[in-house]
Amino acid sequence: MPTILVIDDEKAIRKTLHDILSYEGYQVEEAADGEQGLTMFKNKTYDAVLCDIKMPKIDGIEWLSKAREINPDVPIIMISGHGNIETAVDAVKKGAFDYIAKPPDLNRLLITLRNALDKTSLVAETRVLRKKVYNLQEMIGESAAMQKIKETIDKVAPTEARVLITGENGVGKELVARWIHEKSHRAKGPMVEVNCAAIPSELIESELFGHEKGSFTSAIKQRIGKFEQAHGGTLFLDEIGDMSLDAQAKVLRALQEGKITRVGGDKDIQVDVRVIAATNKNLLQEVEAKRFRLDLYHRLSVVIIHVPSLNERKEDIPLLADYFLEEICKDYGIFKKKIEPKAIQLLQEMEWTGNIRELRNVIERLIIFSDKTITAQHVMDYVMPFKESKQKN
Ligand SMILES: Nc1ncnc2c1ncn2[C@@H]1O[C@H](COP(=O)(O)OP(=O)(O)OP(=O)(O)O)[C@@H](O)[C@H]1O
Repeated sequence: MPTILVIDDEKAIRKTLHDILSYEGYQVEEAADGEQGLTMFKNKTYDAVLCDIKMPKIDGIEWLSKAREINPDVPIIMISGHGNIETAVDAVKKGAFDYIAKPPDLNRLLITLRNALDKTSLVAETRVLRKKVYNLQEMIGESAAMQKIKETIDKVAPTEARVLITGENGVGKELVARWIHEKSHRAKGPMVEVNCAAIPSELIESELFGHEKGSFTSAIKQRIGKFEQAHGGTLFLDEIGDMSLDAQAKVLRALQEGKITRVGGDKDIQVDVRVIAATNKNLLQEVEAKRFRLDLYHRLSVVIIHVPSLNERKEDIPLLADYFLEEICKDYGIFKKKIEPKAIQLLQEMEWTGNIRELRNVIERLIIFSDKTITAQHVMDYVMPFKESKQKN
C-alpha cells in the first residue's frame, strides 16, 4: 500500500486529504509544518508527498529544494492556494512533480497522485535493472560458436536492428540480450524483460501495453505497460513463441508504427523501444502451424543469433567449470578448490542438456563432496551415476 506524506498547516485541508486518500486505500501520514515534514521525510521513504506552498517556518518552495537534496526520486506534488499558482508553476520547474489547486478537486488529485506513483515504481524498477546491468555476468567461452556470438553482439548492438535469439532453455539467451543492450546507445535507458510464457494469455496485453482504470474487472488502477516502461531503452520479449495471436497482432502494430494503445484506452502513445526477442521454439514451424504470424517473424528477425547448447561447444567446459568453481567457492567463503585435468576431461565427454545451470549444479555438488581437489573419482562417484539414472528414465 503506497504511503503518502501530507504537509499542510491547515488542519481542515489535512483532514480532507486524509479522508479521501485513506478511502482510496492509501496510507497517509501528516505533518503540520515543513520542519516536521522534513524530519519525517528524512526518516522514511514515502511513495509521494503532497505539500502546501504557503506555510510558516519553511515554505513549500524551500521545502521542495531541501527534500530533493535528501531524496530526489520521491515525487512531490504542491498544493497551491488561489494567489500562488505562479509559485506552483515555478515549483514544477524546480522539480516538483505537479501541483493541485486548493480546495483539492477529487479527480485531479487522484489522477495526479496515480501518475506520481507510477513514476516512483518506474524509478525503482529502472534502478534494479541498472544494478543488474552493472553486475552483468561476463560471457564465458572461447569456442568458435561463442566467439561468433560475441562478434555479432559487437556489430549489432550499436545499431537499432531487432534481434531474435534462439536456443534451448538455459543456454544463455537472456545474457546475450543483456549484452546487446549494454553495448548499445540505449544502455543508459531501461532494459525491461517480459517472459511471455509466464503470463496468462488474457493478461499479456495489459502487461505489454498497460490499461486504463476499469477496462476490465481487475483493472482497479491505471497501469503503464512494459512498452511504455522500456521507452528510450530495450524491451526483451522472452519466450515470444508462447505469445497469443491477439497479442502478436498488437506487438506487430507497435513495431510498425512505434505507437501503442493502453487496453481500454483510445489514445495512441508514441514509444521509442528497441525490441529483442528470444525463443526456444522453431518459430518457422510455429508459423507453419499457424501459431505465429509470419509478418511478425520477419519484423523480429532482422538479425538472428543462435546460442548452441553445451553439447555443441564442449571446448567451453573447462573455462565454464573454472568460472563456476571460483564463483561458488567465493559464495561459500572457502579457498578455490582445484580440479584435476582428468576430471575436466570426464565432464567434457558427458552428454549435457543445453542448460548451463546443469553444469553449475554439478560443479557445486563436486565442491561439496571433495576436499581441496576435485578428482576424476569424484566425477565418477557424484556425477556419472546421476547422469546414468537420468538416461535410463
Ligand atoms: N556464456 C556464459 N557464461 C557464464 N554464464 C552463463 C553463460 N551463459 C549463460 N550463463 C548463465 O546461465 C544461466 C542461464 O542463462 P540465461 O538465463 O541467459 O539463459 P536463457 O537461455 O535465457 O534461459 P531461459 O531459456 O531459461 O530463459 C544464467 O545464470 C547465466 O548467467
